[in-house]
Amino acid sequence: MSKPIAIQFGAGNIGRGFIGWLLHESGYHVIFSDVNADLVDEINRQKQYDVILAEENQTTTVINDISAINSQKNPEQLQAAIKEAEIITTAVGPTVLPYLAENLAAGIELRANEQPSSLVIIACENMIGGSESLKEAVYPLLSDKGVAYADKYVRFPNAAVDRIVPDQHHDNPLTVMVEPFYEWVVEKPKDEGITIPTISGMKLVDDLEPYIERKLFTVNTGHAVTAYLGYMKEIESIEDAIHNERILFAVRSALEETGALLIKKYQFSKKEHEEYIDKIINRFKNPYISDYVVRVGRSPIRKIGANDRFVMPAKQYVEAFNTTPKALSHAIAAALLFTYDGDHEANDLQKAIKENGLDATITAYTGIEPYTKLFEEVKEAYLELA
Ligand SMILES: NC(=O)c1ccc[n+]([C@@H]2O[C@H](COP(=O)([O-])OP(=O)(O)OC[C@H]3O[C@@H](n4cnc5c(N)ncnc54)[C@H](O)[C@@H]3O)[C@@H](O)[C@H]2O)c1
Ligand SMILES: O=P(O)(O)OC[C@@H](O)[C@@H](O)[C@H](O)[C@H](O)CO
Repeated sequence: MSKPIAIQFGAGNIGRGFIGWLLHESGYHVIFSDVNADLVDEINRQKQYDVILAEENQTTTVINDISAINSQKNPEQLQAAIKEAEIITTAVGPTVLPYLAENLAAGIELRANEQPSSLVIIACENMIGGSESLKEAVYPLLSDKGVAYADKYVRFPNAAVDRIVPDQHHDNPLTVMVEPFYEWVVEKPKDEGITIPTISGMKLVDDLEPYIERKLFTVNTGHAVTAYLGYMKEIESIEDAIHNERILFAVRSALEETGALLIKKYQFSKKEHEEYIDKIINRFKNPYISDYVVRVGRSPIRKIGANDRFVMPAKQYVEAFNTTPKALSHAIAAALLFTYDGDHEANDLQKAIKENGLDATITAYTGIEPYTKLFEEVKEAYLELA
């Protein structure tokens, strides 16, 4: 009997190094869909790749029984695969996510005619409500028949994914080195009708919110503070940056603020949350991983957005404690000072500051209202750091 089909949109670091790996381990034939023609051709040529654990033993797993489709060149082939798939996952980046909607909608229309079986679509991106936002992009493209089908058979459960997979180069371009730690948490659909297929390593929960906020406001907040302060000090790697005492202090201070908020909001145990923070800081120190501040700091406009790792906890902190979070304000200011010209969002942000001024840029990109204490704190921190 042939294997069930899983489609992974994005054959990049997380696509190959984490989600594709777990789907393969769970018995799927994994079809990667990507727009990078070289990557797609290489997957179809080699039909396998190695995942290496970044630890002393460098344990290697071979991921085989895979193929790839170039979604730009062969959309019809992709839509036909969507018709057959049991599970679809994505790891393309939050800003790319809406561009997947057209092929997904066309594939769902094909299923509506011939495939009365359930389909689960999970966005594995660093964002709150990722799968839900993909659903919102797909539904307007569906016919009435497609909507009726999707309501009955298709679910878009939100997810939180955690595994550090840096940008890297190997002799074999498909090889990917990943940290040993991983966590994939998915919210169970509320209705009984559709169950999520069993995927090894995937944890199903009734309410994702505490998990995604704990992950985004700890791993990603801490990571981004390390990256932006490291960049300002001309330090290249995350490992070197986190070994800088001042940066470590700034990271811990920011995580104490997000931690205080999370503990209050979700009644986490203080001791367990402190252990979680320590574990994460140790992950940044992993000597077997070479991760760079410019990768971790990528897309600063996204990262200073109202629903992301700095501003969302900062605003909630103000509400919860009626005082401004100083370390998070510094972090937002450091992100505003990320001048790396290899990142188009960094370029756009610098252009906005130059052309529209600091005040207008803070409000436009963070949504923080002028004349609030948080706004003043961010501005003051920026002027201090600049
Ligand atoms: N790398 C990590 O440590 C890590 C960990 C957890 C979550 N994430 C999240 O996973 C997502 C992907 O990150 P990454 O590090 O793997 O990035 P990446 O750049 O390595 O991979 C993204 C892949 O998506 C492909 N892509 C771009 N547009 C596409 C499209 N329209 N259709 C199909 N594929 C397309 C790119 O060609 C690339 O291969 C992001 O949301 C990121 O926040 C990353
Ligand atoms: O992927 P981003 O750009 O949202 O954030 C950069 C890193 O913090 C991120 O990729 C982490 O490595 C990852 O989230 C760890 O699980």
